[in-house]
Amino acid sequence: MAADAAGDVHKVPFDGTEMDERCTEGMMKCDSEAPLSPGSMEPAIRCRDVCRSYGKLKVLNNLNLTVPQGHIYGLLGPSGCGKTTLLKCIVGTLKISRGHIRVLGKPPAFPGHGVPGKMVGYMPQDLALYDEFTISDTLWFFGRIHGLSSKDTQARIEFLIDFLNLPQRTSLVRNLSTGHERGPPQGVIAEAQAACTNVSGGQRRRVSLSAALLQNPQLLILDEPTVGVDPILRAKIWQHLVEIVKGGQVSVIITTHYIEEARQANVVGLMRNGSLLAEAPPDVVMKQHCAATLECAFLQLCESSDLILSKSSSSPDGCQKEGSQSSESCRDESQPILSLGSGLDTEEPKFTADWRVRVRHVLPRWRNIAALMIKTMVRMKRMPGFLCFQFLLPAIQISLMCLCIGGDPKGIPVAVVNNETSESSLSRSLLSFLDNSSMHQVALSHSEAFAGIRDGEYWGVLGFGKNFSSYLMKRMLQSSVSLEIVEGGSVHVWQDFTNLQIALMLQKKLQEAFKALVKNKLGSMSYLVSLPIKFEEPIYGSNSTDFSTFVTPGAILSITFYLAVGLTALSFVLERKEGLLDRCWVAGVSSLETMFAHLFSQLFVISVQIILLLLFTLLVFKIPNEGSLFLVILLIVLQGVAGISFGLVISAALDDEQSANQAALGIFYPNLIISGILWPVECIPYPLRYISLVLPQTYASEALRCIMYRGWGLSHMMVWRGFAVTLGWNTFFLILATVILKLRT
Ligand SMILES: Nc1ncnc2c1ncn2[C@@H]1O[C@H](COP(=O)(O)OP(=O)(O)OP(=O)(O)O)[C@@H](O)[C@H]1O
Repeated sequence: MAADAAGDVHKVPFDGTEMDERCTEGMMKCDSEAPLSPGSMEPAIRCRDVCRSYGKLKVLNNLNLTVPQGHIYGLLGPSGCGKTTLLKCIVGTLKISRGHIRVLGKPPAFPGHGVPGKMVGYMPQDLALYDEFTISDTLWFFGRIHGLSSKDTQARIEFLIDFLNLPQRTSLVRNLSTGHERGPPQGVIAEAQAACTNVSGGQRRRVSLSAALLQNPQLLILDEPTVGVDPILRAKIWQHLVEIVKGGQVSVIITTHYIEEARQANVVGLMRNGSLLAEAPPDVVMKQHCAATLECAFLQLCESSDLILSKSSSSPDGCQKEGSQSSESCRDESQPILSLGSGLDTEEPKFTADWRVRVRHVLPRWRNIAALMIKTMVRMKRMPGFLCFQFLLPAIQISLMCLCIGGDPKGIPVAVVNNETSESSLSRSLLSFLDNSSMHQVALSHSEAFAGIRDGEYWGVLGFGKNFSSYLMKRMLQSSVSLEIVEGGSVHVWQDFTNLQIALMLQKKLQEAFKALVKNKLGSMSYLVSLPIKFEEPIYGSNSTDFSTFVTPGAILSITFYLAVGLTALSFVLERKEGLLDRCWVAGVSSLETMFAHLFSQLFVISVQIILLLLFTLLVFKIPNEGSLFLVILLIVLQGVAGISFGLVISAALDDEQSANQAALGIFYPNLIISGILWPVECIPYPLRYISLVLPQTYASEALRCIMYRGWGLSHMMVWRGFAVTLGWNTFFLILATVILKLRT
């Protein structure tokens, strides 16, 4: 309430008469065609009782502001008073908590309205440029979004490069100077020096400004366009703004830290603590406060506002006033408050849009999707090393997996205690049939062998009694033998079972060696010593199947999924942080279009990845595929899309890289473990298994195994179920990401 009161008291009168006066006084070049009575037509921007908070921090406080058509409006105020927040509310990237905003006749983002879109040129404070772009790429990108023809874009680029004194169009944005973002040379001497030495800092800022000017918009919203720009160029920019508003068709709202340069504006709004203290032509503000400069007038306004608030008196000092009158005596308090947009209390009209317009508003436009896809491709092209790495990464990962997982251990040291001495003994024959690439046999005495295994030198001890050969022959050939013969005719094995894979391998190799020995000694009679269980040829797969056969399909899917997550999880996070997401949105790009563009461009990347991945898996590592290659590719691509969509959800929901990385990594292991990729789902206890079954990769891995190893098609439930679950997750992730992005933009 107090702030309102303060705002009301200091709003100074402004009408056509005063504007005429300004023109004759020559304070600025004033166009005779410019509408002189702003209250008589729909203003370019009209804010009424606008409130906006960040949590508990109230930034905009019942703010009223009117930017007349065809005028330059200088929005001035100390750092943190809410200027940028107000501009974001005007362009629609921030929602207001209360009040009304009309931009070019309608609320921002109203269906069918050109704001956001081509009608508005927005230069955000944080520049919002793609570092990997050249100046030319940047302008072509915005040209495509605004639907400019190649000829028009080319012509505008020529003009803007020349007008804004930009470096070569092929210069990369990341190599351009940022200039002194805050605290540029102030004062006549510093400015003159800067001009003499031709300081042309702020090249990025100028590129950002050129992007806002590109399509000749009806409304320009410029957040500190002249910071870090040399004084000559600053004057040129202001001159250009004055020129473009001359026809009365273009309006400009501009914030600046150089309060004095705002004297060239038609109207200034002096903002403090989230509301306007005054809104009038600069000379009127100065005159009313008998101040020689706009800065002094602003200082007095602030002090008066504080006075009213605190109801205490203090006199401003340090600021020279015109004549000897005090500001209080000079200002005519009887004057009515300024109402640039007359009718502060007029009721807001209800805006409605035809359903066709609404549908068109929601439907994605191919033009924008294409522009965003070209943008992503250009950025990729500028990072060829990174792109090659991206392409090769899945192939490298699957190669490592095939090389390192599932194979037999090699060179495992095993102690052999052989009490048989004869060269022709069966123990020696048996040992000769052992796979010597897997096991390294070390002949030792009984005590040495046991000391070694206890010290961790050996993974097992193989013991043969001194009558092993004769007892074994008796065991094999006689139908009834004593326990002593059975014991003496057995290989005694002591194992270190702390590594299950090595322990099982040792057992398997011994059994294989024994089978080979029997076959060698008994030939066709070997069936006499076989187990009473006979394993026939497998229906699917082969007897030589190892662990990697089980893991590979799941690994292919999870590699594709997580690399896709990695590709997209940071995309919005970084773009949002740099203001690029907002800038594109103000240029007219919708959340859905952003989503599709990311999806399609990353699809290209994962397609190359999948081709390389399959080449390595099927041709180099000879993993069998009994089924349709088309189904295999389709399922992998769909899993890639699920990864992209999930990455988009993360990047839409989270604000910083660390959180996004944590989310992507945090989900990696739990998903890998309970999706049945490393170990069968059947081992997972209930109720965790129910969770496992609904995860994106559980049924999909099973489906891929069925296609690759059983040769099944879509008619099998286990196959189509994998596709159905993947498609379900894709749809869910995409909708979720679009909704989050829409809510947060
Ligand atoms: N996203 C945000 N979350 C929380 N607080 C914010 C956010 N953005 C801005 N603020 C706070 O809102 C206030 C107004 O910020 P704003 O950027 O609008 O001010 P400004 O007048 O544009 O300042 P400057 O000229 O320095 O940019 C500041 O106190 C700022 O810290």
